Amino acid sequence: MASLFQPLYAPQCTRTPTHTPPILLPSRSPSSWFPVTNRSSRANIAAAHNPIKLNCFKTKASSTSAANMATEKQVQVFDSEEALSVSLAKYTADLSQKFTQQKASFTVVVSGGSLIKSLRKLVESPYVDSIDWSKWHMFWVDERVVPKDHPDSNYLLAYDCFLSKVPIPPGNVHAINDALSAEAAADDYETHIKHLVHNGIISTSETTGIPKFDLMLLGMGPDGHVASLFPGHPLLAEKSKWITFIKESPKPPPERITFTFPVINSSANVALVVAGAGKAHPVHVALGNGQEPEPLPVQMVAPEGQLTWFLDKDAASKL
Ligand SMILES: O=C(O)[C@H](O)[C@@H](O)[C@H](O)[C@H](O)COP(=O)(O)O
Repeated sequence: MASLFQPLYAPQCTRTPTHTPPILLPSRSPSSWFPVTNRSSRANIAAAHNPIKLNCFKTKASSTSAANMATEKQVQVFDSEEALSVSLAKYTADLSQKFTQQKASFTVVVSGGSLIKSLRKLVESPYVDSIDWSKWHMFWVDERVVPKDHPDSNYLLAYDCFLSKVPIPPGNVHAINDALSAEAAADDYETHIKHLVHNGIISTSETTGIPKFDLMLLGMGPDGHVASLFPGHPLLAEKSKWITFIKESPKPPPERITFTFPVINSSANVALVVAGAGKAHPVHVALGNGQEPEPLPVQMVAPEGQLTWFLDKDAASKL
């Protein structure tokens, strides 16, 4: 059977910015979602130069969420991945400004995969010079258990396309210890995060006491996985650990560490960044009336704060 997972693209981190405003769609929990028909969806996409701005509203998190909190959701659809990346840079820079004005740190968690390529505009003018990088603290929502110089390393990908281009202090880049086994690396990363909570670098949720990262930038796989939390896997139900490990990931390489849903869903802001027709089905399940026998991991993303979907028109093509 052909794998759902394509080999990682060769990173291309520099392109010319363009400006195409997004279409904003309201989003609701799966139970109350009013489906967007193909016809209206195509009409909306065709109107991308005159964005339709609909209200964001508070909605109950999906019943599959560990946290039964109100999640504010917004769905933005762009004409192209290029336009998506321009908007993602502005969104991230705006949050950076907000949090760095309020406190001494801005805690940002990234996934691997194509998300890193979609962050390329953030390391260009005007943001590269205007962001207060000294307060940034970078984390990985999941990491492959390989040496940091291995082509599969999420750290290496982020370093090549992002970290090497911005002056984040090296001590603020919180990668896993790649000398450890998967299990030990997960424990070690959780211990490290506990220290940063204790030191006040990472905030905590007032309701759960769990780390509350300021921003999580997540990709989604074609099977609807997020982080290294895969459909049907027992780790979806993990409640006590903040960070855990998997040794049989269906997406290679098999050994990984991953944040769990309690931590993902304590976040102040989560961006789900999804491009390409290969991801239209899980997007349809999460935001439209597509069906799967079991909730997909992406449907379990329901942060305490705000959830923003960044979709290109191919990923949104079934809405
Ligand atoms: O290490 C990883 O494999 C990633 O963190 C993973 O969760 C990724 O974000 C999705 O698989 C989407 O990847 P693509 O955007 O490349 O499809």
